[in-house]
Amino acid sequence: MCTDNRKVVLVGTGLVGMSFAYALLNQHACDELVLIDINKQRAEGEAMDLNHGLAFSGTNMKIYAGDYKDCADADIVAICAGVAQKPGESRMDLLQRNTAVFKSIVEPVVASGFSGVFLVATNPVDIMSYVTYRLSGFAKGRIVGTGTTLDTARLRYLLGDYFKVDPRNVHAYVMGEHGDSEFVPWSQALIATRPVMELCVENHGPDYKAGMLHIGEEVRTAAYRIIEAKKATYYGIGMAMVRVARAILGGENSVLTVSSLLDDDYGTPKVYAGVPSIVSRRGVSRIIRLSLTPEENQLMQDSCAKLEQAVSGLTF
Ligand SMILES: NC(=O)C1=CN([C@@H]2O[C@H](COP(=O)(O)OP(=O)(O)OC[C@H]3O[C@@H](n4cnc5c(N)ncnc54)[C@H](O)[C@@H]3O)[C@@H](O)[C@H]2O)C=CC1
Ligand SMILES: CC(=O)C(=O)O
Repeated sequence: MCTDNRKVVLVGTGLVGMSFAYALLNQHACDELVLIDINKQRAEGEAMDLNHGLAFSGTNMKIYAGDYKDCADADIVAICAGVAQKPGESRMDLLQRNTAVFKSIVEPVVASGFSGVFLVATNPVDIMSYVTYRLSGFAKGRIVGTGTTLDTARLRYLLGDYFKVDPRNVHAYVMGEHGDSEFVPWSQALIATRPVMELCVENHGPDYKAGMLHIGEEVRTAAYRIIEAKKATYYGIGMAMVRVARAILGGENSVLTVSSLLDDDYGTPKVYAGVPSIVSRRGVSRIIRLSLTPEENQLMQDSCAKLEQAVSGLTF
């Protein structure tokens, strides 16, 4: 796919889906956008609303409510459909409900003849990426979960604020499950080309670790605090999704911590998890294996073991 007409189909026009759609429009990131929702009237209303903003956008993007037949010539089918966490719920609590939702979506998308890339955001996103892989029968790289892209953005924002550095010059990742067992491999975190831990020792002496551990915890618990405060999170993930979509549509070979199927890459079970991956036209072309310390490697193993346990309980 990826003809001159960059076409995205969005399934699930709720808060996350429409934040993605709105960011796509404002960044002129595609030429055609199709909206699908189990609530067709909602998708139609959202298409009308976005179309009324076109005159201010400087683009003539084609936006309409459609159905699964429209996936046939799409470059990306983005899935944001399903239920979201309520205050106090973990992402894993959504697993059974969202697996049923995915059966009703992935099958008709595949039946349409879709030959592009699935971009999955629904939680628990690593498991839902695996569910999409199994239901679609597609090659592993053609399913790209948003993984820890949002967590990585949160981390870079907080580190940028802490060190008073533009977050774009912070090279640090969150890895593993997009959820409670995610972790920051601090040994790999850099500002420009200086290790973050070296800078911490310079600035704070023996207490150097405390600030970083606090930031890691802030990242890990950010979603809970936002959901407590405003019921849902959606702008950040909408923009993270556009970043991934641009990498796919533009054939960028960008390194992003999307959820990719691990296959002996870190000696973990075969699960989808957030790892630095090269994202391009056909989805994930390669995983970049980082040199983790033994402690970080253990955190990776633990996170993936948790994902494997959840996957092993699924019936297809
Ligand atoms: N990956 C990430 O970093 C993040 C993921 N999320 C996840 O995104 C998902 C969506 O969240 P929200 O947009 O806030 O929920 P929402 O409730 O606002 O929207 C969900 C939409 O899915 C639709 N839907 C439900 N079943 C469907 C089906 N079978 N076919 C088509 N459409 C269907 C609903 O009608 C609704 O419009 C949740 O699972 C949430 O946890 C949220 C934030 C960040
Ligand atoms: C809800 C969610 O997954 C997040 O904001 O990270």
